[in-house]
Amino acid sequence: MSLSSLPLHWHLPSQLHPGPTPIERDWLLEQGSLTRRLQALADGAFRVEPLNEGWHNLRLDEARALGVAPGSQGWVREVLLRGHEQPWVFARSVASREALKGSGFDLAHLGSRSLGELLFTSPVFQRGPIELAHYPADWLPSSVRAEQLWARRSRFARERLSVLVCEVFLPSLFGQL
Ligand SMILES: C=C(O[C@@H]1C=C(C(=O)O)C=C[C@H]1O)C(=O)O
Repeated sequence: MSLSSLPLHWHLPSQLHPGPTPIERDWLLEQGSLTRRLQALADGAFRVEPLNEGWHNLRLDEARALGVAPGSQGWVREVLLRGHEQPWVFARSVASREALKGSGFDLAHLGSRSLGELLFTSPVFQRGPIELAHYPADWLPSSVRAEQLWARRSRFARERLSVLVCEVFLPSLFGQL
């Protein structure tokens, strides 16, 4: 079974005991734009570094979260969010090809602009519950690969379009706090 078909299980924060530390929870459960919070922490020395973008078969947990058939195609955007050039967050955001078609949501041409600029401006997306998991190290870029890193995901929905955003918090962020 390839890693991408692993059924990664996500949990609501209340289902995790002992779960993340208080400092980790403060970031994992941030309800506002993560970009804005990281920009403030970096005092502006913040950037979005696109790593991989393109049409791919969605992972099983992604397809389930987006309500599409396993193996459906979607646009995948993987980035590093850097503060003072340190990799603070790895993010993987996906949307199904079907839902993107005709949505006018230009996920594919964001480049180094933050996805948050689209999701946290009008017309506003509705954000679903935040779920947590330990992110498989093999799914991380080799430059930031580590075991047992906490990740969160939530679904942003507007009309027929849903964007599933997954953010993995890297050691250099917590080392900065
Ligand atoms: C959803 C947001 O957008 C951030 C920016 C991302 C990107 O540019 O790909 C991905 C995940 C988020 O951390 C946010 O700012 O909260």
